[in-house]
Amino acid sequence: IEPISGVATVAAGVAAVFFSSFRAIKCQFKECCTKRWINLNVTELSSSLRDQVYGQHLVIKAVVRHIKAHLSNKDPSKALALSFHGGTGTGKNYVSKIIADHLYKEGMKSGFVHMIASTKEFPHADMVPLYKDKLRELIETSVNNCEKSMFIFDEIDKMPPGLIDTIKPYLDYYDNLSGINYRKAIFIFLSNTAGTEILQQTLRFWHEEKERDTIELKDMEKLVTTSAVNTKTSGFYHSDVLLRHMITAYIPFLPLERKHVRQCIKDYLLAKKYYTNYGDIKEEKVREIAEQLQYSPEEEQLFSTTGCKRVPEKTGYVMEED
Ligand SMILES: Nc1ncnc2c1ncn2[C@@H]1O[C@H](COP(=O)(O)OP(=O)(O)OP(=O)(O)O)[C@@H](O)[C@H]1O
Repeated sequence: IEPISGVATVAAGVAAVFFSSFRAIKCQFKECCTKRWINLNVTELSSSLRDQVYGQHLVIKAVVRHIKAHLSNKDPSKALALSFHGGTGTGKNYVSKIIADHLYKEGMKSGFVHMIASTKEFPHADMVPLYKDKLRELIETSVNNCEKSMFIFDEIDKMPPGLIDTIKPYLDYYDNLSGINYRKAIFIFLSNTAGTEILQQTLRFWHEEKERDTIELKDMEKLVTTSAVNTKTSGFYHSDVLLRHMITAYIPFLPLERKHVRQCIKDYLLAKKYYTNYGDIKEEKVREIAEQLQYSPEEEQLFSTTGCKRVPEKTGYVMEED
């Protein structure tokens, strides 16, 4: 070894050690794509979902299984793509947040978690080419920074047609695209598509006097996929994403019954400190608040038409009266 190149090699080595220790120290305090910041405790995720999400036995089971399978696989064959379907206020956003909170130390605030609200971010159909570039850049930059990135697309059914197809390559079985591996990423699509079909099927079980908990994924899956493809107004309509089976699982959110709404009301009353103990909550108040909501179908009056979504405003209305 010549003296000068020897000195350069040693200097490069010292610099590398310096930068890697600097990075390690920095990552103690600031979010990095490391286990310290991204780490799932499946048992905790499962128990949080069980404790906090009402009336969604299919969701809890499917979500835990898919997330667990995806994360425990060191080399997944494709990105995880979950499609959440159901009526308004049944918990699609809520469950997505619970997943993010358990996987990322920073939860929804993590730099690797992206909530993309279709109607807010892509309002004009004539600007699709620009939106496509924006979306591509967001996904590529995030996954380039961290393979375990998560993208939640709210109201995907309202996305301008064509834009969904931009996401397609990232959901595919490619080893890498331009040197980036997208197969560890998680995509969650939220929509109201198939909400009516899910409600009808749940109602059918009720009429047949079958327990709600006995509804199985297979009782719903066909309804959901058929409706998602056939709803002409939906961004999913005839989209490549669906037809090429890029979605790992379709997850149906059942309509919420009065008893579930009452649980949401109790949670809210405690969260807003109207009561300090669960046992002190007055049932008649809970019932009064629940009665402020509307229920369907017309005849049976079984399911809250807005799920638990309007609980805060109705609770405020009833409780501030006193
Ligand atoms: N199944 C549920 N269990 C417990 N709380 C729920 C449930 N569903 C909804 N909630 C409560 O209602 C709020 C609104 O629900 P959420 O935003 O998840 O509805 P959504 O299904 O995403 O509706 P939309 O289709 O209108 O976007 C949640 O923040 C949560 O507090």
